[in-house]
Amino acid sequence: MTLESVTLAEVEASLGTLENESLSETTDYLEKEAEIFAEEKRMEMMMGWHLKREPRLQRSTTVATGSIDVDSAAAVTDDFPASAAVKEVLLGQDEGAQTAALGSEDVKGTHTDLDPVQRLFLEKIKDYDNMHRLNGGLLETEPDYVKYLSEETAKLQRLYGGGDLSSFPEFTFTEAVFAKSDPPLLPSHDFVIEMINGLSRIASSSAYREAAMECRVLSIQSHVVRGYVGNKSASFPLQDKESQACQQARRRRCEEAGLRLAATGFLLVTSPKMETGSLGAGLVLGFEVDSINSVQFSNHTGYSHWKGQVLTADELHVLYEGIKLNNVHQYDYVLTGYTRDTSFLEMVVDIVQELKRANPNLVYVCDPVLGDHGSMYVPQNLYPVYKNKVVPVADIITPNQFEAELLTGKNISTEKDAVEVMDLLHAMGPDTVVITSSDLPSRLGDRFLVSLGSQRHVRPDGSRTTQRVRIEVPKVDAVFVGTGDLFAAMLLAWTHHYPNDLKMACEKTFSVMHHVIQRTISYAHELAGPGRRPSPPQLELRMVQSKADIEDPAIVTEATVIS
Ligand SMILES: Nc1ncnc2c1ncn2[C@@H]1O[C@H](COP(=O)(O)OP(=O)(O)O)[C@@H](O)[C@H]1O
Ligand SMILES: Cc1ncc(COP(=O)(O)O)c(CN)c1O
Repeated sequence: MTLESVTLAEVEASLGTLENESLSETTDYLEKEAEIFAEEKRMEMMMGWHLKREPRLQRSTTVATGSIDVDSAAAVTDDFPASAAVKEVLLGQDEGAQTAALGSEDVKGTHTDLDPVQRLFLEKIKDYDNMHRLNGGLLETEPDYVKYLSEETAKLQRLYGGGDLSSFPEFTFTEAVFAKSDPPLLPSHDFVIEMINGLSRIASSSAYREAAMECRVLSIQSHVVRGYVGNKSASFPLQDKESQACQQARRRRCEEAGLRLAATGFLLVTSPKMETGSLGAGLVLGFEVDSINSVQFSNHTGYSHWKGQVLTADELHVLYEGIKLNNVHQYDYVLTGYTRDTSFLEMVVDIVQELKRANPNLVYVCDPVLGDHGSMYVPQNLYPVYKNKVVPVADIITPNQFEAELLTGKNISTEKDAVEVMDLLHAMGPDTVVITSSDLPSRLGDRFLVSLGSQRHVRPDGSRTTQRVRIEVPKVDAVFVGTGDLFAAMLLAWTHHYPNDLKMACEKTFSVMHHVIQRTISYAHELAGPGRRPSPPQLELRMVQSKADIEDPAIVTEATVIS
């Protein structure tokens, strides 16, 4: 059957056979017929505008209630060059006009520019509308639908306080009357002007742009399926904690710039009358951590078994190239830890140098993992790479005593030795050095672990100053793995927060370590049972459970400034 072979009379004749059938069957039939027409016309004309649009017209005209889907009708007039008659019928000024148009014999009699299918639909709409009015309600509806409709109507009435949901509501606006003694509820004109001017100043100020910017870390470390070392140990605390620490640091900077960030996340101009709240959900300021997994192991190497893959230097380069090609290689920090391969480490150095050229303020935080307590646990050939290439480009390093001694060639037997070693390390490059653990005796007794830190600053006049601190924390009789990685990540975070206050940064960092370790050991003892030493899986750091302590550590140890 082709369109040309169907006359209006034929369509009407076929409709006649349906007169006694139910309305829904008729509608189904019409839809099918129209689909057949549309498909055939499309096949024949390929690009014909009106049949291409017919399915839309069908949808808007098969509404059982007899009303017009105004959105569809509007769409028809937007991009459907329908005849004037269709537009007139579908877009009457109001419901009454629509009904009148639909009920008018003109539709059938005078608008000869309608094609047969359009005319057929318009007539059916007219019929439905008449029947709808005569019937006083829905036509041929299923009981389920009536029930659903009445439930939905009741629900809306409950929600909106009853009333007639089928008519447009009336609004009455009454002028608010303020008693003279009432406190002003609205900001004054001057205040609003000040606020608008202030907002535009804020939007263009570097403080605002800085506050809105993210802080991005590239962390090149191990990944383990089970447990917490490397990236598993560093990423979560950095992302989590910094959402607070960064907020505070940046809020302080914004406040210095004369701005206030109110609790709602709205930016408001500083006003002496206005209270400031904590920075709310308006700006998200957590560290973004981009992780490159130097290895992917089943678990850390302290377990009886471990399996996995090692990323080669070339593979590292490929990943970095991908980042670079997209021009998203702008980083504020690079964080690295345990590595066993010299060419991989050399590639890290190349990447750090390139990233530093892109951002001269980039801070490289490096844990020079070489060994502990007199023995190396990485291949010997890594040592010259750390000493000659890695440490010189690092800004913050976190060696243990053994590593610090190895890198400088000087033993530490006293606190004075430790200070000299840290000075030697400064001379190699890094401005911040923390010796994470040492065998030095603590004044608090032999159950305390002594750590030392040193930070160099350049004064505004160009001269140098160095702050040195000693920290003593309770020693726990167990071997934890992943603590070095967590430590480096936390030092990164807290030095970011307190860039010129190593004492404070250390107190926060060591306090986080204390809380995580205490939680881990109590849980491990519980798992192991009385009198039994916890196993490596039982000693996995209780990282997620320590979220609150990581975010806002209660200070448990005070750092002593030693010079
Ligand atoms: N047995 C422990 N008792 C108390 N604190 C510990 C213990 N082991 C690690 N830590 C904490 O973790 C930090 C990092 O230590 P560690 O893992 O030994 O570093 P690294 O891996 O660099 O040698 C220490 O400074 C300390 O705060
Ligand atoms: C795979 C892996 N990554 C990283 C580390 C480093 O752990 P830590 O933070 O305790 O130095 C280890 C410990 N050997 C490890 O096995």
